[in-house]
Amino acid sequence: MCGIIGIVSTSHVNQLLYDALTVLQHRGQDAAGIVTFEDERFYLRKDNGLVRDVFHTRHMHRLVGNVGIGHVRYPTAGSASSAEAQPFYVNSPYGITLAHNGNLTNSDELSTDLFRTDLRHINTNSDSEVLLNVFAHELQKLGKLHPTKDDIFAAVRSVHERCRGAYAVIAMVTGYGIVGFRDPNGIRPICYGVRLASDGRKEYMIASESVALGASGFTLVRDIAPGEAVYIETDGTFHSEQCAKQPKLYPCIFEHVYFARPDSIMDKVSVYKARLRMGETLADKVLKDFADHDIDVVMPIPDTSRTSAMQMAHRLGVKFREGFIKNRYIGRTFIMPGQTMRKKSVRQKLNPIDLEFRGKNVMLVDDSIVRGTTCKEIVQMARDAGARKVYFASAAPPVRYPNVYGIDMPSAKELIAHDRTVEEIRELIGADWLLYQNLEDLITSVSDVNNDIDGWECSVFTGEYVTGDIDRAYLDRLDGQRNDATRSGAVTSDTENGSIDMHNDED
Ligand SMILES: O=P(O)(O)OC[C@H]1O[C@H](OP(=O)(O)OP(=O)(O)O)[C@H](O)[C@@H]1O
Ligand SMILES: NC(=O)CC[C@H](N)C(=O)O
Ligand SMILES: [Mg+2]
Repeated sequence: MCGIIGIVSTSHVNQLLYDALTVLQHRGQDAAGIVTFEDERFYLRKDNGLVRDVFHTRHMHRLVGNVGIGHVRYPTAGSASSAEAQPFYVNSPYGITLAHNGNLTNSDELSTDLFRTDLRHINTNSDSEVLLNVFAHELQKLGKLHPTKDDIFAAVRSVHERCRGAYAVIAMVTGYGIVGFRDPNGIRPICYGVRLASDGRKEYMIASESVALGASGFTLVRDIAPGEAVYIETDGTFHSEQCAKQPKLYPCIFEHVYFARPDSIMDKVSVYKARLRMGETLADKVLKDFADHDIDVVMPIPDTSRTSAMQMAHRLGVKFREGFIKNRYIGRTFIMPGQTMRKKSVRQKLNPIDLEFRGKNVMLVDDSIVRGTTCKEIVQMARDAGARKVYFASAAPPVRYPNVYGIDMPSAKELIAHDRTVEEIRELIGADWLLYQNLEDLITSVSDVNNDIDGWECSVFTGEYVTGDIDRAYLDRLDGQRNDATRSGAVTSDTENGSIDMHNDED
């Protein structure tokens, strides 16, 4: 679940891009990159690490220009090598750089076609490099020395015809402008905003989440529609066009459960409000199934579940307490690479306040249970802290199926709820009672404001994939390539081996 940013401004964009990427850091902690453009040259800096570690003052000084794009990465394809940090670059036509959030489901086939038919070389295993080359090839085919907006939109139309899966994209066509587009199912989020420069000219920002706009003084205009492309020329001229034949809006519901920041609005739905409603429906489920419950206190598992837990407590009329304190210097554990690192980080990240547990029946609330890494540790910590009974509630239904659209859950076997009943999961995590949100209730929580939403991409709960191209063979292949065991034997970091890349800049 990466974060992407693009800006067309009337002054240098380096600091704006940097600031916006820090606001989107929760979407990807593994790598970061920025590319800017000035005087027929682009300037690129990307590497593994957090935004604050990748960009030093000496890099920022060299990222000159009024137009640029940026990316924070959470790998869901290829490897974690810094050579796959984004934006990616291709020199022909015009010089194009691209930042992608999502996952292509026909990347292997496209890669073969690009090599055999389009005569293009792909240098990494990243699906995003494939996507860039498809876009570049389709633009090149038009054979124009100076591409018009119609050429840009024609290329996006062809991308939609060739690419499958999830993609929210921002590309920079060197010397011309930036283009943002979204797959025809609108699985991944992308929106744009505007602000006025001191001389009255319009400046634009395209971003994964609206929170990045607000933090930089841009006002949200709207989401980019599924299949739509927006093209902003370097002088600030704005164009948009629908480029898909039959667009439908099926946004990823997991953005609202976990990924997005609560202060974002996605497809007109407030993430914060959605999480409040998830807490209400969870409380209603408690009251319906166990009206005479003996919960003394409701506690969130920081951070993401706080909003739902607070509202659940409120609805139940039970005390809300922060029993676990989060070490603010440890990142999100779920998006860390490798199970060993995730497991170790839960204990480093969360520490119990024993007094809040002693002799109490505690209801611990998390936004979701995926591999079960967090809840297993937390239930034990609550018991060690002296809780009498430990109940556990998940604001999302059981996660039973892999994700193929940009969330790194490639292997069903690694999911604690896969092929298990709720009772079996309860036993495994050691809770006295385990409560999951119903899928209908989750959908109701996110649904009540936008009638344009045709449905939700809920495959991790249902095993139904909205792009219609996912079969057993695909899932088996994905599992084989990306499960934890396979990856723990692979090179996941460049620190030992050193990074070899085409665009290595000096550090
Ligand atoms: O069952 P698991 O595999 O452990 O995954 C689920 C947990 O991971 C996430 O937390 P994370 O620490 O990533 O981020 P947060 O601080 O935003 O809650 C999520 O909020 C759950 O707590
Ligand atoms: N999480 C994402 O959106 C990842 C984008 C792309 N598939 C990558 O692995 O770099
Ligand atoms: Mg969490």
